[in-house]
Amino acid sequence: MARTLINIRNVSYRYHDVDVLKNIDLMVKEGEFWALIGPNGSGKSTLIKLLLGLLPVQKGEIEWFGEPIQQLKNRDQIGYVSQKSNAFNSSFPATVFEVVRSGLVSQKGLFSRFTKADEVKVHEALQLVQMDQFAGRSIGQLSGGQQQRAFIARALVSKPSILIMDEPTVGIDQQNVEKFYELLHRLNEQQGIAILLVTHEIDLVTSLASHVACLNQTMHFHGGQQQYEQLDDEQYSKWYGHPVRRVHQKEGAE
Ligand SMILES: Nc1ncnc2c1ncn2[C@@H]1O[C@H](COP(=O)(O)OP(=O)(O)OP(=O)(O)O)[C@@H](O)[C@H]1O
Repeated sequence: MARTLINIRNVSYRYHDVDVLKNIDLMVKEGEFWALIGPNGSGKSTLIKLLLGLLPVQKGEIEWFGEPIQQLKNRDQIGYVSQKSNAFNSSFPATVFEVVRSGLVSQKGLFSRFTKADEVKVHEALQLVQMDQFAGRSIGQLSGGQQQRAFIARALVSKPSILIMDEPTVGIDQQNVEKFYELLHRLNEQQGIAILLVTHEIDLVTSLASHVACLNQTMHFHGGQQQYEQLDDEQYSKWYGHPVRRVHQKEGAE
């Protein structure tokens, strides 16, 4: 049976006196590809910050790999790529190789020397995202989409079980957005890496994801992609907070 990576139980969160998340449940298992979707301000980033331990759990429980998040030791198992990863100044003094290798620092400790084996890991990670030919290039001189791939490689270098991404395609053009999602799909299918992706590109991603979570302060729906496709306009509108009429794939094809 697939191992449970994340188990969120009855989690609520408030900033000052404003409720942002209420009674959230979500379970993510090995190898699953989750799209976390919701309107602006629905609490997606807050949930991700709670999962990454960047915000304290105020109410409810979050478990990683079967242990309470407060006792999480093996952070290398969690790869994280933030929204702003691809916003490097062109004079930033690091090569793609160095940026990816820095993903090994938490595993090795700040003052350890890098070994030949580490070098191999960096090239393997770069190959996974088809960026090995850019290893020697300065990170600031790559396009936004290429930088984003380099940051995925950085997250992959410690061989995590899951990649968490908060709107990773901001600032990337449409053609490259599609290629980016193809890459995630391939990492998920071929490498078995679980993915939890916050996105506004709902149609594109929900067709690739195996599971979908619809958040708007509460979790309106979480489940398999096929069940998600069955949600009717009324359920969808209730979640989004205003009337929505979805164009179903079959209708669009006519
Ligand atoms: N540090 C903070 N202090 C106070 N309120 C905050 C803070 N961060 C976020 N919020 C509020 O919490 C709510 C949820 O924000 P969050 O960023 O989690 O939503 P989101 O779904 O990720 O939004 P978006 O899609 O616009 O990025 C919003 O109303 C936001 O204004």
